[in-house]
Amino acid sequence: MSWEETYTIWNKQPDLAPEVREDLDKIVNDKEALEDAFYTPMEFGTAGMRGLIGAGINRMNIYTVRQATEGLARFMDTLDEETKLRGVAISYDSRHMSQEFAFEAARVLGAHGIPSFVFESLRPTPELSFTVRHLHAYAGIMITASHNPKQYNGYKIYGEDGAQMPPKESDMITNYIREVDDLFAVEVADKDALINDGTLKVIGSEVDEVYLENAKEVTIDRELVAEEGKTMKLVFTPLHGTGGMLGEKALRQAGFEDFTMVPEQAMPDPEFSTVEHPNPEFTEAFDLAIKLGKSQKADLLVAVDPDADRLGAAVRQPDGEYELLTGNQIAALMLNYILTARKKAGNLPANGALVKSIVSSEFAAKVAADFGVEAINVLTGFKFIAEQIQHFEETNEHSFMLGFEESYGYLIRPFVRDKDAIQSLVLLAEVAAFYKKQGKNLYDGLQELFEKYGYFAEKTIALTFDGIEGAQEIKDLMAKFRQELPTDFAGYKVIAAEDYQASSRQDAAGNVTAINLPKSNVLKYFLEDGTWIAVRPSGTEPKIKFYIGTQGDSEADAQAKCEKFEKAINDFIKG
Ligand SMILES: O=P([O-])(O)O[C@H]1O[C@H](COP(=O)(O)O)[C@@H](O)[C@H](O)[C@H]1O
Ligand SMILES: [Mg+2]
Repeated sequence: MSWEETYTIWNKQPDLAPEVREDLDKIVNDKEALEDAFYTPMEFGTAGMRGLIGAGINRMNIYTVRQATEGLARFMDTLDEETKLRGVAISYDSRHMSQEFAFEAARVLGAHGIPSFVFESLRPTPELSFTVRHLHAYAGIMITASHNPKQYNGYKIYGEDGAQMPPKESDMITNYIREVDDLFAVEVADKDALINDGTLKVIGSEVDEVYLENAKEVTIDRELVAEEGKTMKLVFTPLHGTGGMLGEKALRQAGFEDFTMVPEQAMPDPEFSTVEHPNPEFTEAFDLAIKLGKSQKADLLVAVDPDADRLGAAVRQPDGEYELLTGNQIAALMLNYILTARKKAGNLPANGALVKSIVSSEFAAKVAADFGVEAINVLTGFKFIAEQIQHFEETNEHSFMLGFEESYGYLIRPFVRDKDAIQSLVLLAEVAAFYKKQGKNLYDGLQELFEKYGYFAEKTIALTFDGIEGAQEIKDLMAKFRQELPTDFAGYKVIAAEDYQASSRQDAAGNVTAINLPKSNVLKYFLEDGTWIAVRPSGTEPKIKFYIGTQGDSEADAQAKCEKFEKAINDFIKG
C-alpha cells in the first residue's frame, strides 16, 4: 500500500482519537511530514520501538501501541494457558501519553484474557525489568523514549527473564505485529471492567519495597558508607523523569544522608522544561546540578535519564569546578572498586566476567584482566548483556561481575536484567566515599587507574539525519565505508577491519576470520597504535554513531588523539 493510501484510511476514520486527529490536521497540508508519518511502520530497533508522538504508522500513538500489543497478545495466545496467564507487567515514564499508552496496552491484553500488572504511577525501566522477574510474569512492556527529546515516546518489550527481548524473540513478535494490518480493528477491553474482574492489577509500593530490599545488595562496604555517607555531599537529578523516588530511597537506605535533588528537575515533567535533551551523555543535563552543586560545594553530582537506566556524573575539583566523567570511565571506576573489594574479602571468583558492548572502552577490560576477570564483548543493546547473564546462570560458565555500555548504562546486581541507574547511583556514591575517605575524589581515582592501566580516551560522535532523506543518508554513509575501505585514519594504518553484517574480520594480510556474534550493521577498524574506531547507525534515534577508543602517554595526549581521529572521520565522510 502506498503511503497516500494509508494516510487516506487514517484520515477517513470517523472516530480517530482526538490527539491523533489534532496532529493529523496539523500536517494535512505538509506533504513531506505526511509521507514521513505514513511511509513505513516503526521498526523494532536496539531498544524496541521508538518514534515521534503523532498520527501515522511511523509514529507513537494509541493505534501503533495497540498494534504492537496485539502482536504480543496473539503470540501469547499460542502459549499454553498457564504460561499465558502469567501475564504482562507494564510500566511507563513521565512523557506525554506514556500512562495512556500503558493502559491502552493493558486493554488490548485484557481483550485476549491476558492479565496485566500496571504501575499506579510512573516507574523506572530497571524496576519494570525487576517486576517481570519478581511477579513471574511472562513478559513486560515499558513505555518510554528514554533520554530522547519530549516529542518522542517508545515501547520496549521484555521477556520472562526480565531482559529486553533478543533478536530471535523480537523478530517473532514483530512478525505477529506485522500481521495486524488493520490498526483500527484491534479489540480493546474496558479498563474499569478489567480492573473490576482482576485481569488488570494496579501495582505500586509493594513492588518498590522488594526492589529496594534487593538494592541493598549493591552496597559492598557498609561500614564505609555508614561513616562517609553522613558527610559526603551529593546532588542528584532525575531530569524530570522516573528516578527520583527510588533514587532517593535507595541512597537513604544505603546510608547517604546528605544529598539534594535538583528542585527544578525533581518532579516528573513531560515537557522536560529545563533540559531539551535529558541525556546524561550531554553536559546540558548537568547545567542545573552544577549550579546547585557549586552553591553547596557538593562532592558529586549525578544525573539519571528520565527512565532511570542511564547515569552520568560530575566530580568537584579542588578549584570548585566540576569535571564530567564518561560512561566508560564510570564503568572502569565501579569495576575496579568491585573487584578490589572482592579480592580483599577473598571472594573474587575464578570465573568472573565483565560483559560490555563492542563499542565500549577497553579500559574496563584492562582492569578486569588484572583481576583475572574475562571481558566478554556483545553487540550494542543491553539485551545482549542480559542474554549473557542468563547464559551464565544456566551454565555456571561465569560469575557476573558487571555489565556496561559506553552510553552510560551499567548493571551491578542481576536481580534486574537491564541497565539500572538506581543501582549505579548507590554504587558510584560508595566508590566516591571510598576515595573521599582517603582525601581524594573520583577524578583522582580515575588518574590512579590511568597510571596503572594506561591513559585511555574515548569519544562517541553522533550525527543526526532526520526523516526519510536522513535515513537514506545514513545508509549511504555506511555504504561509503564499505566501498571505499579506509586504509588509515590520521596517518595510522588500519591493521584489521570487522564487518559485523558480514560476520567477518579481515587483517592487513588479507586473512579472513569469522565473528561469532549475531549479524549487525557495525563496522570496526583496528589501527596500528591500538586505537579502534567503530561506526553504526543508531537503533533508537535518527543518527549515525562513530566511536573512537584510543590511548596516549597522558590524558591530554589521549584526548588530543581522539580529536585527530574525529577529524579524520569527518574528512573521510566528506571526501
Ligand atoms: O535509550 P536507552 O537508554 O533505552 O538505551 C538504548 O539505546 C542505547 C543506544 O542505542 P543506539 O546506539 O542503537 O541508539 C543502547 O546502548 C542501549 O542498550 C539501549 O537500551
Ligand atoms: Mg534510558
